[in-house]
Amino acid sequence: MQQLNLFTESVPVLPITYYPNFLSQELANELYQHCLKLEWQQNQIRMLGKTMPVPRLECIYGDAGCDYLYSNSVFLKPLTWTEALQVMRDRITALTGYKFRIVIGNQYRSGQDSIGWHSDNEPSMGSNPAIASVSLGSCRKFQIKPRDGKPTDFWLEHGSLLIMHPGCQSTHLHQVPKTNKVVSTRINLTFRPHTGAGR
Ligand SMILES: O=C(O)CCC(=O)C(=O)O
Ligand SMILES: [Fe+2]
Repeated sequence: MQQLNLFTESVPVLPITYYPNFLSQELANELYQHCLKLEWQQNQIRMLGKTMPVPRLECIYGDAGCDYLYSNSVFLKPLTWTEALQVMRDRITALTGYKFRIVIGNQYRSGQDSIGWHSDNEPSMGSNPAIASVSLGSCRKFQIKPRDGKPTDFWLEHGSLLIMHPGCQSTHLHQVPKTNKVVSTRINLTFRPHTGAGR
């Protein structure tokens, strides 16, 4: 008898979960205002023998000793958790079961601020980290693709949560590309694990 196989050509599942309404609009607005007052700085990155400013502002909060080095050139030393960031961390852990020791903030001041294709595989996070990403403010396009595949686009909304599950960083790359559309500030918080063993 002829069989219709529904599975062979099905779309591969991405190793992420998206919660568009993780925070109420009221809570998202409050957290956005809190985050605007965090200690933002524009770091310098060394790439292909050149030093250039990172195309966004960054901040880091977390447990003492959980220093973070990425791209072999940007060194981030965590400030003590604020209460609001700690509450958020605990809420995400209650929802997902994943534990976090640091949060890195990105502030995209305009459409010209961005983060290029990368995976977050710094050894200080241990192997196969789960990363939780909260978006606040303007909506920006987030793209994710298998290392040798085509990108899928998501629009990360104010108050949303995106979880990148363990394994995602080894199989997939992601980015927030520049855009010529007029967009105002977006803040993104990525909650991450840390082995606590220096960088
Ligand atoms: O802004 C975002 O949504 C992604 C940020 C990100 O990929 C990172 O900080 O590693
Ligand atoms: Fe990332």
